Amino acid sequence: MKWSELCIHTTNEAIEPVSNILHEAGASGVVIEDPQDMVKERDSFFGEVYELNPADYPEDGVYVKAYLPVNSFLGETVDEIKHSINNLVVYDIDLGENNITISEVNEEEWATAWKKYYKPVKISEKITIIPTWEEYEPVSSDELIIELDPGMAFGTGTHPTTVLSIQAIEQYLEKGESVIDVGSGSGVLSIASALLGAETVHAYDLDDVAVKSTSINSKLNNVQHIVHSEQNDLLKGVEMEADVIVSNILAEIIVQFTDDAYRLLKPGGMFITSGIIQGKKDVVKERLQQSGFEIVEVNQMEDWIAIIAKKA
Ligand SMILES: C[S@@+](CC[C@H](N)C(=O)[O-])C[C@H]1O[C@@H](n2cnc3c(N)ncnc32)[C@H](O)[C@@H]1O
Repeated sequence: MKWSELCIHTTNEAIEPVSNILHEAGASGVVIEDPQDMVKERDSFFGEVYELNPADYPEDGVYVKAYLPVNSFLGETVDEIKHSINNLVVYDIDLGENNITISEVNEEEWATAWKKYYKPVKISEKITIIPTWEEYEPVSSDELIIELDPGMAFGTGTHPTTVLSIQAIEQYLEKGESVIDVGSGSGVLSIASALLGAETVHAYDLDDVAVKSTSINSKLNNVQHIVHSEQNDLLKGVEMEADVIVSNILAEIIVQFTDDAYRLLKPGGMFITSGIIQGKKDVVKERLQQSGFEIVEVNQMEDWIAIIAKKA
């Protein structure tokens, strides 16, 4: 089968919404080529260190690449993708160059093109994420392994926004507590919460592909008895209380449900928010404070911010 490679030259800020649009358009596997990846330290401890070719990377911004089967709908799908990406400016998202190029690749190239980017990655003190096709031997006995198939729904688990969320869950979640995950995507944060000792996790996503992925990935990681995945718009209509609410979503969306998060958290409960681009940190902080939260910690990785807030 022939595949088309769509390459979008965009900004770090736009990676998540653009990847989401590509997944929704049916792309199988999204690859991000960020020049920052070439300067990151790579620990050979976690498996084979792969070679990165500077010619594959832009000088500024990032390339987001997706693969679509070549069929008679391709032209329309590409037009829809372009239209949805251009629409992101309405949400004040900087699209940078916003150049889209299309090229053809064959099946074999495609299969290896995106899989080679996913290797076991140590995310936090305890958690390592491995792609489903990798063999991996835990390095220590208290290491927790999350197996993910990144091709299925948003989130390879290794994006800075996800890493910041998992690190905060590891720091603030106590064994036996209840968690709500808003915008669960692949389910990675729900699975991490379960492995770190949550008694129950309620995972919500608007996208039914994400709802299914959270269920499938929870089974794959043997936490299906803890993680309950449902379709829901943010926390609308949700009534159950929680000790921890975690959400890795854009700043523009977080500010829409801080009141609901405050309502559902138990006194002393923690709200872990991530997916906030640096420039929007203060807007989210102010909104959290208006809802009654005390800001406990603000963490940064690359251009991304996570804010941890407490219900007094
Ligand atoms: C950035 S992804 C995060 C995925 C995963 N939690 C992670 O950390 O890798 C955001 C997710 O939020 C979901 N989402 C967006 N708007 C939503 C809404 N109004 N209600 C529920 N989920 C929503 C998207 O479908 C997507 O799966």
